[in-house]
Amino acid sequence: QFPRACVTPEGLGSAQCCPSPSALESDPCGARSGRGRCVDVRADARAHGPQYPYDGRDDRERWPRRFFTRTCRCSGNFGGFDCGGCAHGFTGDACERRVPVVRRNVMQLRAEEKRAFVNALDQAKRVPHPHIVIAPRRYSEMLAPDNSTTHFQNISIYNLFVWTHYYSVSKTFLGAGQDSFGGVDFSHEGPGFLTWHRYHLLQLERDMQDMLGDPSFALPYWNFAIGGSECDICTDDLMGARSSFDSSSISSNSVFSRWRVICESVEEYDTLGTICNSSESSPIRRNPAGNVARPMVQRLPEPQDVAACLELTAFDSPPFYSTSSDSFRNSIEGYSAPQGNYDPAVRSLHNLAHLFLNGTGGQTHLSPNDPIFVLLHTFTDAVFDEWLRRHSPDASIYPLENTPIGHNREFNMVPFWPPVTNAEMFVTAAENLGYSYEAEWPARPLTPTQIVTVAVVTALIVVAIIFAASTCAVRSRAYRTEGRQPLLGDQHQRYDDQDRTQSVV
Ligand SMILES: O=C(O)c1cc2cc(O)c(O)cc2[nH]1
Ligand SMILES: [Cu+2]
Repeated sequence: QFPRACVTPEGLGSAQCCPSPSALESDPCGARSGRGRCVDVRADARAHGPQYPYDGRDDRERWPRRFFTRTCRCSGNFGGFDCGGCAHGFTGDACERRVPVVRRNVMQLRAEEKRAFVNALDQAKRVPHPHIVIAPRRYSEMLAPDNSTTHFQNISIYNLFVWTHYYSVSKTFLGAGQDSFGGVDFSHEGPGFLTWHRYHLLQLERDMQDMLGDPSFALPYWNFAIGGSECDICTDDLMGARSSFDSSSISSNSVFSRWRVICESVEEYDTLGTICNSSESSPIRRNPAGNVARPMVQRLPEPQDVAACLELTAFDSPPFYSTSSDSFRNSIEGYSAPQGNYDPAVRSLHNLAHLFLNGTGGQTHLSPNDPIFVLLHTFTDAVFDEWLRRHSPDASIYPLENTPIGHNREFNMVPFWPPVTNAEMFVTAAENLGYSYEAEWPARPLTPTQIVTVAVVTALIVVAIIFAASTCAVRSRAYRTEGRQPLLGDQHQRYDDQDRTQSVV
């Protein structure tokens, strides 16, 4: 995905993407007005993990230098591919104003807010992206033979969101007649899973803010950690109810029943070496809790699963992969248990929520075609943000090298533009990215020390009660044999006692 202004034969030939914010004059990156500068693109060259054994076979290696080696770096609060816009969380001509973008629980939106959100998604599905185009061909086939045109296509705002996720998980084409290599994933099964999906959502939210002309527009989230087998957001006023005629389709009362998916022809891409394009094909398939062949994925994650993964102290752990144990990232992604232990049979939290949808949303190359993907990932990002707030990790906690290709700290996340690294997303959202979550979190499980303390205090209270009760019992028994305390209402009795007591005193 690149700006339309950059994918001309000259642009690709020069490998420079430094457009001018104003169409009226040549002012690359708005340098004259101090908005930015055209600089060399720095690409991570550190070692990556053993999962990807090739070198120079995939356009995504050292992203984005296969395509462009110079691009805009914006200063201050300016942003965008030509620095003509603002960084996330800022607005105004000089990007001087902060905008409160608050992501809320979708179930707590008022009816008109739900309707507005559904309509905004449907508009984004139809409106072409104003600046970005996609390449349905690999670099080597991008220029037409006469070098006069290039194979790029317009794409809608929402379908771009689908395409970027597909491009990040697509296989490495090794040539006609050879199987494409599938052991590569630039957005899953590694520490970049959370940072990649965070930017993926940020780009969609920004594109929809621009489309609506509302810089405060926020994506809501779906708390999918509710247990049970009911998809509470699968209603016609939200993401669409189940069709009463076909349990794997969306009700025709929902606009999403009229959506058509992209990136479905994976066999063609893998055999011909082409790339998903913007043509749409079949309806969304969704059958929540309907996968009877996999009982494990017929129930949603539980609230305590979120509480448990938030207690894991290590962000990630070697081999920084889907086999890692005691890794917050591998637990929230869902390849290891919420408590941290890796088990190949486990699917928890984010992965379980995907698989629970049992259709388009559960297939990695297609999943964002189901708009539930947006809400599933804003909640996943909310848990990520809560972990960052509780554990306040230093930037160095994110692995610098030897992670699966695309997941190193300084790797520019594939295929986002302008280039953005995993490190830039490894920060708390409110203070650094201009958005926050309105969320409550399950009570934190007690630490062992706290459990011991509570036990000791409880024991002391019990002992004190027993001691008090026994003292009282002894006293009242002693009285019953020697002295008698007046029972309430027993006046005659009292005079006797008083005489006696006085005489004793
Ligand atoms: O099988 C899984 O664990 C699985 C499916 C799936 C789909 C998807 O879009 C993801 O982002 C992850 C994922 N994991
Ligand atoms: Cu996902």
